[in-house]
Amino acid sequence: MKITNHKIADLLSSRKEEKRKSFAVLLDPDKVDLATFPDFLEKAVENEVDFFFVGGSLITNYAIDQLILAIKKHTNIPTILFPGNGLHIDQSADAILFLSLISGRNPDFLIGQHVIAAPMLKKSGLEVLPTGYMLIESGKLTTVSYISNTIPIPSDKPGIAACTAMAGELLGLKNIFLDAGSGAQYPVSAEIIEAVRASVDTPIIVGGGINTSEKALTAMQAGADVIVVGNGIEQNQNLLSEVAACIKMFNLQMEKVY
Ligand SMILES: CC(C)=CCC/C(C)=C/CC/C(C)=C/CC/C(C)=C/COP(=O)(O)OP(=O)(O)O
Ligand SMILES: O=P(O)(O)OC[C@@H](O)CO
Ligand SMILES: [Mg+2]
Repeated sequence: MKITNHKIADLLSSRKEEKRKSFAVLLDPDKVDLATFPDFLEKAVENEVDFFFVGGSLITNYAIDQLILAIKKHTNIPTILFPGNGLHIDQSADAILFLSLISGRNPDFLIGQHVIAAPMLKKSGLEVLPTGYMLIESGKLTTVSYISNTIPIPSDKPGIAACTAMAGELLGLKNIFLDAGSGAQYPVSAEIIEAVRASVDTPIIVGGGINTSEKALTAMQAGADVIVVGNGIEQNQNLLSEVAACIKMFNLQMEKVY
């Protein structure tokens, strides 16, 4: 059995303590064009992207390994699997978000996939990041809600979100991921993020529908530790540098305050 390290977990918790925010770019293996990918990676390095999240609810083009190979060739940015199911595990990544979909009541996404994946993960050497994954209602039916067959938490019920996150933390989950779902009509609200921030001590990852730097700023001010952007950058590559600049500015201001 391979011994795994805690490099990324330690990074996430120390940054949370220091109130330093991180930027994660979601790469959908079905949408990345490997021919132009090196240019994109160069831009990610220039803009000091902290993490790549690699995954999707449904992946049809099984090229995760090629994607990770290209990332490793051109950058040192840690690559974290963001799997939709156990078929999306690739040992060449640095870590995996071991998501339990705690906002839903589908046993397969709460524990079923995990039982199947566990022996492979133990052998893989991947750093495992136990994460409570919470879907928040976002104005439209998202792929992840449909595929996982779970209903999201109502967006006007911060109390439900807070209790769900507390339960996840008490169960031993080390991160909470608040996701409005990819391409969400509106992102997770400040009210929901604040309620969760006030209820748990874990790092909070926030994604879904963050397609402007203002939305990233709102999430950070509410207590998000990691900002995830996928669709917004697929549609407009300039968003990468805009969000990166916004996060950098936020972190610089924090340094002055503390
Ligand atoms: C235990 C293992 C290895 C897997 C289970 C993992 C769980 C519980 C996943 C939760 C549900 C799920 C399907 C998450 C996938 C989230 C994800 C990577 C979303 C990215 O966006 P898409 O939902 O693919 O949206 P698009 O339609 O825009 O591509
Ligand atoms: O694609 P977007 O809407 O940025 O969402 C990112 C991610 O949090 C989805 O699971
Ligand atoms: Mg996808």
